[in-house]
Amino acid sequence: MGFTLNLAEDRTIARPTLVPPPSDAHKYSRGHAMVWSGPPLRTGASRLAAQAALAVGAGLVTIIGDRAALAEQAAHVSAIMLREADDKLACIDRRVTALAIGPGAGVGIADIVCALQKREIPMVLDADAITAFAGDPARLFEHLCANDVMTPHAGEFARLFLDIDLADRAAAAYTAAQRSGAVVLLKGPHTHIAAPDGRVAVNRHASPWLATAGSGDVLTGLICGLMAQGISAFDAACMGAWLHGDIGVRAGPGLTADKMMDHIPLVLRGCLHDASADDTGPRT
Ligand SMILES: NC(=O)C1=CN([C@@H]2O[C@H](COP(=O)(O)OP(=O)(O)OC[C@H]3O[C@@H](n4cnc5c(N)ncnc54)[C@H](OP(=O)(O)O)[C@@H]3O)[C@@H](O)[C@H]2O)[C@@H](O)CC1
Ligand SMILES: Nc1ncnc2c1ncn2[C@@H]1O[C@H](COP(=O)(O)OP(=O)(O)O)[C@@H](O)[C@H]1O
Repeated sequence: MGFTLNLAEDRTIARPTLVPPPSDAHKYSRGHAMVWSGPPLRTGASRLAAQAALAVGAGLVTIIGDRAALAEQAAHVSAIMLREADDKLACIDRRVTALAIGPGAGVGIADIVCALQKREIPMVLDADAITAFAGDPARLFEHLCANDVMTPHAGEFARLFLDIDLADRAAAAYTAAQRSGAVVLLKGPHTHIAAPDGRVAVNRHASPWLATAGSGDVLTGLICGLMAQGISAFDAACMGAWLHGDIGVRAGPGLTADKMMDHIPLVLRGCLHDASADDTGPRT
């Protein structure tokens, strides 16, 4: 819906194509993304993800968490909704179309990740949602499917896939996707994405200015926001990586994760099907 993935013959991700929402669109037709909040004093990373999910076009975004965390979130967000998590996770209704968990969540999150997986909503797992399974990756893999995306940096990757050599990152992502049953996006200067069905792609459109705290949390939100709009896990991961890279290319010096949101409208405008007239950005 809206975005189309463009891949070169060598599997390098190119600028996605964006078609505007139909004239009869409403917020629910654009998808509802949910992001799991970190605890008090660690809410920033999840907020970055939620802001990116909204900016990339999810019609609604809700942050879920405990009351104290939400009180902190409320001091920072307006368009993003807040909902208290309950024991049975009834706060996640059937209109939720994608979930993101991990940024700032804390490594005691394993039980919640497993409970969320049972809801069969496409999920993005990042940061602590990966590290939480360092001692028992099989427990995580048992719950994952091809509609889910994991977004490890090299350190997180090594915690789940101790025996996989990172010297060949495309092969590493491929093996990890085969083993886990989920889409694996291995972050780095070049980002490699692999699906359990054997598809692989690489994003080379990026900039070292992206190496800043919270940048990966923004990527998580972009992917979740795309998945919320009905885009498949592999396509959303590929397109999210390119859009994230384009923010880095356009923004350059002084880029911080907070400021990444300000660049998203221009990045999207550059992807519009008929954007050639007002797009001055690079076409990698
Ligand atoms: N604004 C906020 O609130 C922010 C909150 N954040 C939240 O903080 C939490 C911890 O997340 P984290 O990623 O900072 O720490 P952690 O899980 O310990 O892993 C780091 C260790 O892994 C290794 N490593 C190897 N390769 C690596 C690589 N390419 N990139 C990075 N690391 C690499 C390296 O180990 P070394 O090789 O040095 O032994 C390194 O010491 C998490 O919840 C996250 O969401 C952050 O998102 C920032 C913004
Ligand atoms: N040298 C680099 N060149 C291009 N992109 C980079 C570089 N270093 C990091 N990135 C990107 O920045 C993001 C960093 O994510 P991550 O390590 O999870 O940071 P954080 O946990 O602080 O959000 C990833 O998307 C990664 O691909």
